Amino acid sequence: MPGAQGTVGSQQPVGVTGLQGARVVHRDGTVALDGVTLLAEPGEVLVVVGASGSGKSTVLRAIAGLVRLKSGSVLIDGSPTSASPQLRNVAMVFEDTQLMPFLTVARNMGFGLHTRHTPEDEAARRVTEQASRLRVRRLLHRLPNQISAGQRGQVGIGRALVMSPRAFLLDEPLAHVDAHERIRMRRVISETVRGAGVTTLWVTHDQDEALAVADRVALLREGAVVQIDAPRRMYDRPADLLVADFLGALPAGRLRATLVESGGQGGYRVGSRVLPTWRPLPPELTPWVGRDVVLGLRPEAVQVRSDDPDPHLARLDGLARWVERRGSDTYVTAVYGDGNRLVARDSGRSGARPGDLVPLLVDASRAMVCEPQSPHRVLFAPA
Ligand SMILES: Nc1ncnc2c1ncn2[C@@H]1O[C@H](COP(=O)(O)OP(=O)(O)OP(=O)(O)O)[C@@H](O)[C@H]1O
Repeated sequence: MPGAQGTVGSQQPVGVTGLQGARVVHRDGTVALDGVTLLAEPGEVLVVVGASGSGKSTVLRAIAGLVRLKSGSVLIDGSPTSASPQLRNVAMVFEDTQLMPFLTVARNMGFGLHTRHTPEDEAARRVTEQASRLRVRRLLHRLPNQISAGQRGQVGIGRALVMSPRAFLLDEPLAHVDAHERIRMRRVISETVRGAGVTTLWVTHDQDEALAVADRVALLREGAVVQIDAPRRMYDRPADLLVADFLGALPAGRLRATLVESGGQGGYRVGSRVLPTWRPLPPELTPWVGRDVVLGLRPEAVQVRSDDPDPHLARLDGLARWVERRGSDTYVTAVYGDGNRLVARDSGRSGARPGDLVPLLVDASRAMVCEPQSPHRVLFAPA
């Protein structure tokens, strides 16, 4: 993780890059950003996630100067700027990369360097080097209409990565790359931006990508920042269940429950059953005793009953709705009445099929305890 603001070896002042209190309102009155403060530390990779329409692209476009702020400010390297986009010295990759159709791939990749009067041999060296890393070197002599859409995306990424900008702004850079190639490409991008020490804001829909490349993740919802945290912390301590759903392999299960306490230990009453936690209630939950909560249970806290069940786990039989196999794991989603549902992770042995009554074992000590109303703010998440 990069350090605080300061100076780098070249003695140039460095600082945060992003938006401060930014409000963006479109002509038709749509509020795309509503007081967003999103600042990446020098050299940090800050990944921006959120549902469609939450304002992710608008954040990048505002930093690049392509969208006007109604209020608030853009900071690049710690300095507020309202300069025109060409003068901001940021390199942007759009989801829908446009290349110049009459220039070869090599000329497209080197275009930014050319406009900055980088010496020809230096530009050619950087283009060839980056093309090799992205594995598009054999395409350098072709025209954009002679390569595939995915390859055009790779060239667009290369065009940005050859620059030495003050910030990289990557908007779904891997949207058109197939799943296999995406993992390799995200490593190349991550290594390049980190190697250059350049602050990067990276928008993605892909939670794996976010967790893999981010120093910190920012989650947007309806034009506002819900949470900014290191990936692990955001996964372990989500602000609410919608954040948890976003970062999980599958949405977390939800059980409506009443918080109870007996003999100094906490538990959750679900229907006529009490799921014991086998531990005292944490102080933050004591005001909630006797009140309704929603339990958020990630698949790792729920198992399909095996031959040798753990006696500390509570059994809840439910109707399997979906059974999905992913690698060595099988995920079984079971539904109960009252909108309750559980998702169990099973290490490949489950023969459960949709429609079966499945015995699920719940580790209540791993439940995230949340407010009863959506978005189910998390009151307590076990360590
Ligand atoms: N030109 C426009 N006029 C009016 N509203 C717009 C315009 N462009 C975007 N919006 C709205 O602004 C909001 C934010 O859009 P934005 O493109 O930033 O979302 P996003 O999170 O990047 O979505 P996606 O993941 O689908 O790309 C959305 O409600 C969108 O409908």
